[in-house]
This record gives sequence, structure tokens and C-alpha cells, in this order.
Amino acid sequence: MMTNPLRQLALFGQSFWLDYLSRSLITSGELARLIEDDGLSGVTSNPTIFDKAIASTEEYDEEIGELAARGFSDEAIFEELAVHDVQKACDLLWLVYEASQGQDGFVSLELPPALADDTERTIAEARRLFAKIDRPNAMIKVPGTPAGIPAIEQLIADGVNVNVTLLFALDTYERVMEAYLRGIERRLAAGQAVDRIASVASFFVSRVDTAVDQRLDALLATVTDAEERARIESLKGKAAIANAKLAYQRFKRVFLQGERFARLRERGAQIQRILWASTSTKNPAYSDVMYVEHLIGPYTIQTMAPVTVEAYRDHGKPRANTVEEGLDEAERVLAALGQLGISYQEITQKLQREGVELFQASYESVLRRIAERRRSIITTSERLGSELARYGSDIERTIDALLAANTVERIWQRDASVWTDDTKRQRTISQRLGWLSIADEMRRHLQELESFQQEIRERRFTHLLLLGMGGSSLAPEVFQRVFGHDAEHPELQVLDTTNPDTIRRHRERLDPTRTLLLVSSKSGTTLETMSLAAYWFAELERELGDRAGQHLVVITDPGTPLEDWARSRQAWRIFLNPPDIGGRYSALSFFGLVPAAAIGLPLAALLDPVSAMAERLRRSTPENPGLWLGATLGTLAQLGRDKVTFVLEPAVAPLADWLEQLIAESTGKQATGLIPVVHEPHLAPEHYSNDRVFVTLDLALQPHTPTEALLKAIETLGHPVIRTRFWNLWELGAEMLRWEFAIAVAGKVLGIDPFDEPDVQASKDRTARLLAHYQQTGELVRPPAAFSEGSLSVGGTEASDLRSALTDLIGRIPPAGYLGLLAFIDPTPDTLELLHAIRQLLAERLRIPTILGIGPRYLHSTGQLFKGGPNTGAFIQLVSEPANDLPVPGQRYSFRTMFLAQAYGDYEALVSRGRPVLQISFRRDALEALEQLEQALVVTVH
Ligand SMILES: O=P(O)(O)OC[C@H]1O[C@](O)(CO)[C@@H](O)[C@@H]1O
Repeated sequence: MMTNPLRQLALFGQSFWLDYLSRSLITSGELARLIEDDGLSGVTSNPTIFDKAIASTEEYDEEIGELAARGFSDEAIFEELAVHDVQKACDLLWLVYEASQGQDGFVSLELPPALADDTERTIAEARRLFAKIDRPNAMIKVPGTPAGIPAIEQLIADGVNVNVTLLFALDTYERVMEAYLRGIERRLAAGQAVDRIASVASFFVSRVDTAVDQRLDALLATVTDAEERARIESLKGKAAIANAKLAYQRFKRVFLQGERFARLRERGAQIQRILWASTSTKNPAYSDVMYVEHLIGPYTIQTMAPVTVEAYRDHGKPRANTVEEGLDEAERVLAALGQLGISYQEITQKLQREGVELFQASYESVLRRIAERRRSIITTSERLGSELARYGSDIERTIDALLAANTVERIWQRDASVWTDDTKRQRTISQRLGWLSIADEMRRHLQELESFQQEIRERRFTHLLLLGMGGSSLAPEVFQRVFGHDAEHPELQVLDTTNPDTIRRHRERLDPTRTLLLVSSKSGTTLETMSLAAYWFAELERELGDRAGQHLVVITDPGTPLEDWARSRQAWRIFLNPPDIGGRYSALSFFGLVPAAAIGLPLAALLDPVSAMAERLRRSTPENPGLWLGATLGTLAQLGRDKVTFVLEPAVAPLADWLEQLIAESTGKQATGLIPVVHEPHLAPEHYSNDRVFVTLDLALQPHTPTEALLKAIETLGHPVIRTRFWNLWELGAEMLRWEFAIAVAGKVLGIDPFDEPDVQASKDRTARLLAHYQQTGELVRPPAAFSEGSLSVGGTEASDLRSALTDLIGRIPPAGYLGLLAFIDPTPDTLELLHAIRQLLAERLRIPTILGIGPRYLHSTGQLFKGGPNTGAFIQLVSEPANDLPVPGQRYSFRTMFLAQAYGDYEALVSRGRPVLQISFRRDALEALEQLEQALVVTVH
């Protein structure tokens, strides 16, 4: 025997629907369970239900974030969330719908209540939503208001399933049935099928009692006569059921007994069932299942709130056809109310009006909630899933202050007063903001770049050798490493070192006849770049004679020495970049796009998302993804979380090198700054210090499980984690623009000028002095060594053995400090592997952030930060003296001398800034030396 009362309702012709819907109801499996176990066969929703659902869980946050990021308004976000839930519920009820041949298994979504008085918009929106949900078992809820009723007729005629909501009065119900019939008739007249057009009429029950009881109570307050009081008392809690029972009689007359519908039925029309809504008992004095109990009958539906479901499952006692019991009594109740001066007309009309207003209030509340969520939770796809630990409100305050100061508008107006009051510096900064509109600028050159791309393809180069430092080479390297090169285009190799061993390795690998040389330098004066250009051009000339210029492409600013140099060598192409863009902000200018074109990347695919991002960066709202990111990083740094640790998914990991330069060189000055920590080996979560913020970039469609697991653990330990999700790799350029903007904003928060690099010069000057002295004397002055041990020669310490020297250095690391491993070395896979192992050892044992810099490359990246940023770094400089040498054409010094002069110059610069630095030089086998160092560290650092 069937014991579940909910299931028994079906035996008496009544469907049991749920008056609730939420994401968790679906995801937890609860809805499926209700269908399976309790015989649930439909779901109704309304704005109040969604308001509750969104308020009570965080399950919507991720989607809110994503939609906000894509520029959806609050209304549109609500619609997406609701439609999504309705679709999922429809899918769960699909089998019910199919099994009942389209009679049952529906899920209803309500139109925005503000449309209740607008027939045309009701029609348009209901059509649109029905199409959008795209499920035959969806219903659109349209209120039975004077404006709603004509819309119902039209919608039925259009084939939209309609749940007519907010019905209280019997005469209104008559009009609703009429509208349904006419809609069906119109369809049939137009030769359209009607068998799958479904509609229900929702009669609201308990609200009638609440309203009538209030009036009765008011009357009781004025009546003293005991008999009269008893009569009034006896009417309490009766009106709603009476009204509903009489509605059922009208239903029967039309749908079960009427001639008109009988004809329609023959042609396949469905009965517009009557649905009892608002069936939870509001007055605790009444039985909690009373409305369900009295309104059972064929062709009816009970939609129950979860509490009523529980109650009815627990103690409901279903009986057949209760809806037809006591009809005389029902008539008497309504008549008696009239006699007491309680106007049925007035009450039902008022209830409908109030119903619309209540839903409108809920609808507005949902929108407010969504608006709040998008602020407080991590909105935008850039913030998706970010976990800001306890810093959320501090960050919000920063954002508010930035917005109040019109920061976004002012940045776009290129108003340099955002960063400084000094008018001279303002002039310089305003010449550094061209990156803001770079996508538009580059679009103007698209044809030129694409024909260049075509020619390169035709010329069948195998390699593109890019000579350039920092901002002039990092973005191209990212493009090559993330996207790879097209098969018909050359592979990009970057040479950004003066180490003759490295240069030679490249020289041995490359065939000048198949290589295109790309010299990139904004200033056109950078020592490494110009020296390498001289060397490589001579190599080209050696092989190609006066055709060498045909293998030369140059990118520089107009009027630089490099431009002259290129012209005099009859370079094949010279790209003159807009001069108002600094090196590290130049990724999307010619500096990035010319090499991208050369390796065969589709430039439009890269640029389109950049333009879309630029639009979003213009918004003066907290959702501006660059504003948010910059404010977050700046605020966290001020609160002691200045180590920006990138934990990137392998597919996008190469971006870290570019980000490192952007962040370090832009913000590391005036004893403040963000300290980027990139490519650090993963540590055990508890080994991360509390001065970190983590940044992750992942691919939505290809999550990298180990990275995810680590980040989850990190989050649990209370570290802030900023997450960015790419939907595809072509968003890379857009992400670069976003970071450029963010770092400009972070600069504002930290009170520095993000566009200069005042401390880079310090080591350049010292190197220049060392080289000048060398040219005069033939001697390169090297820093004095304190002692030698094995193959290592150690300076910058009072100690006399390696272990003590290391111990001393470690002892000098300030609190919340970091350790930089600065290696002037030939970065072969083997040396890099050992350097990573040493780095990991240091990070794990010391539990501090570590940075690895390869010299002289890092001089154009983190070098600024080491000298100009917070005085919290300690450094081990490793100088592997090159085994080979090569001449620098036109100079009296060689590459080896230059390389060493750069190492020594930076060492001196660091020391002069009071940074703890240990210098370890080695002449012989670099691998052996690194192993010796590793062993010393193993026994020293605990
Ligand atoms: O493009 P250029 O002028 O050769 O400069 C290369 C790099 O050197 C710096 O100017 C200083 O390190 C960087 O900002 C820049 O990215």
C-alpha cells in the first residue's frame, strides 16, 4: 500500500508541484529525489523565491561574477540565473512531461512584475523568455491583471505555455478561462496544433484568509454581542477555501461540462488546470496542511512550499475530491462575509494589486542583492572565484576612494595628475599613456602587418632571432611560448643576454640564410641590444654580403640611433612605434605585434578581445576589471601582502615573465612596490609566508588539477587568492592590457609613478664606469673576494667560509623579506634545473618568497625593484664566468667583459643601496659550482 501522502494525491487526480526553486535544490539532488520519492511533477517559482534562493546560498556567486564581467546588467544577470535554474529543473522533469504526454512536468518562471500593466511588453517578454528557456515543459507566469489577460490570449495563440498567476477573484478567473479558450481557438483557426499547449490558472489561497481574517478581527474589536461574535469567529479561516471551491466549480463548468471546450478537446486541446498556490498556512492556529487537505480534486495542482511538503508528507491524510465537499457552506461563507460588509470585490482586487507589488519588491530586492554580490564577492571573470580572505572591505574602500577621485575617467583622459602633482613629471607621464588606445592604433596598421606576415611566410625563414631587452622582448617570447609559431612561419628565439657562451650556442644553431634578425629597442640605445645587433649583423653580412639588410627588421621609436643604424644597413623593414608607450607597456604595440605577425599569429584574434577589454576598462564602476585588480594588489601590499605570487596553469605560465617586469619595474620604487614571485616551485601550502597574495590564471575549459588543489589548500589557510579564468588563449592580449591598467592603478594606490624606472640607471652607470675604466686600462675591476672555497670565490661577506657566509646572509634577511638568486650564467636546461633546485631548497627551508633572476636579463625587469623597492630583499649573486668570448664590433671590450661588468655593476649598485648581497663567482664548470653551492645550502639552511 502506498503510504506517502504526497504520492497519494496523484491517485485523486491532483498533481503535486513544488513552490520553490534554487540552484542547490538542483545541485544537491534534492529535486531529483522529490520527483523520484514523492511523485513531484512540477515546479513553480516567483521573484520572492529567487530572492530567497540568492540570499541564502553562495551558489550563484560564481555565475554572477562571470556575467557581471561580461557586461550583463543586474536584470540580465537575474534572468540568466533564473533561466538557468528553470532549464535544469525542466530537464529533471522531462521524463514526467514525456510520460504524461505533455500534461504534467512543468516548471514556471515569472515575468518581471513591472510588466503587469503592459500588455504588449508582457507578450514580447513572455515570448522571448519562453524561447530562451527553450524547453517544451516550461511555463511563463503572467499575472491575471486587466493588462495581463489579453496577453494570455495572445500568448496561448502563439504557442507559449502560460501559468496565469495572482488569481483571487472568481470573475477574473472567468475572464482568464475565456482568454485561454480564445487563444486555443485562434490557434486552431490558424491550423496550428494545440495538443502541446499547456496552461494553468493559479488561484492564491491562504492570502485570502489572511486578508479576510484581518477584517473579521477588526470587526470583532467593535462587537460585544456574544452570538454575533461567535458568528464572526466561525467565519475565520474559511473564506480562502470557500473561494477556491467555488472557483473549482467554475472550472468544471467550463472545462468538464461546457460544450465549447468539449469541441476544442476533441481537436487535442488540453484542459487549463487549476492550480492552488499560496497553500502554506499563515495562521499558526490553523492546521498546517489545511489548504492542501480541502482542495483535492481531479485536474487540480497543489504547489507547495517546502514546509508544506514536509508537513503533508508527515501527516497529510488525502481523501478523494475534498474540493467538492461543502459547496453550500462555501456559498454561505462568502454570502455571510458580504452581509458583514466585507467586500469580496474590494479584497480580491486589493490582493491582486498587493501581489504584484510584493513580487515587484522581491524583484527589486533580488536586483539589489545581485548588485551587492557583484561588489562584495568576486565579480567579473577576472575575479571569478577569487578569495580575498579578510581583506574584502579594505579593498572596497580603496575602490570607492579611487572612484570618488574619478580615477578611471582621468586615466583615460590621460590626466597625469592621477600619479603626481609635479607638473614636470606630469608632462613625462602624459607621454607614456599611449598604450591605453593601442588596439585602435594597431588596427590602423593591420593591413601593413598582415602583408608583412604574408611576405615572411613566402620567404620561408626558419628562425626569427629577436634582440631586445625587457619590454622589447618579453611579450614576443610569451606569444611564442604560449601559442607556438605557425608551421609556415619562423620560430622566434629571443636573445637577451651578453653572455658569450649563450650567444655562441645560438650562433651555432642558426643558419643566417634562413634567419630573420629582429632588433627591438624603444630607446635605440640599450647597450645589450645595440651590441648584439652589431654582432649579429656582422654575422649576417659574413654569409649574405650586401643582402644582409634584407634579413633585418627593426622596431624602435622615431628618431633613435637604432633607426639611423637600421637605415644605414638598408634594413628590410623599420617599424616606428608610437613614442608615447614605455617598454613594459608595449606588448600590444609594434613591439609585440610585429614578432607576433612574423611567427604567424592571427593578429585580429589577438586584438579583438583587447578592444573589448579596453571598453570594460573604461567603466567607472567597481566592476572595472583593471581597477579592481590594481586596487586589490595595491591595498594588499599596503597591508603587508606585497609578494604577488603567480601560480599559473602550465598553458599560460610563460606570461609570468612579462608580468614580472610590468609589476617589478613599474611599482618597485621609492622603497615600496609589489614583489612579483614567478615560476617558484610549488611549496607545501603551510610553507607559504603571510606576506603573499596568490594570483592564478587558468583555462576554464581545461582546469589544471594539481594547481587547483594547491590553491584550494592555500585559500583554506587564509591567504588571498586572485583568480582569473581564460575562456580561450586568445584572451591573452586582453589580459595584458588589463594588467597594464591594473598596475597603473596600483601605482596610484602606492603613491608612485608607475611609468618611470629611476633605479635601473644605477647599475647601468656603474657598468659604464667599469667598462670605461677597462677601455682605458685593460683591466676590469671586480669586487674583492673574501675567500675561495672549492671552485667558488665569495665576496660581500666578513665570513671566511661558505657556510658562515650563507648563514650571515640569511641572518640579514629582514622580516617579511625575500631572497633573490641573481644568476649571471648561461641558462642551459641543466644550469636552470640546478638553479630551480636551489631556489626550492631556499624557499622550503627558509619559508620565504624567492626570486630567480638571470643576468643581465633581470636588470631590465626585477632589477629596478631590487634597488628601488622595499628594502626587504637579500641577494645571492652568482657569477659564472663565461668560458668563451666574442668581440663586440666597434668596441674595445668583448662580450665577456661586458657581461662581467654588468654583473659587477649591479652588485655594486645593490651594495650601495644597503642591500645584503653575497657574491659567488666561479670560473670552471657551472654545474659543478652550483652543486657545491646546493650542498653547502643543504647543510646550512634548516
Ligand atoms: O626598448 P629599450 O629602450 O631597449 O629598453 C629595454 C628595457 O630597458 C628598460 O628601459 C630598463 O630596464 C626597460 O624598461 C625596457 O623594457
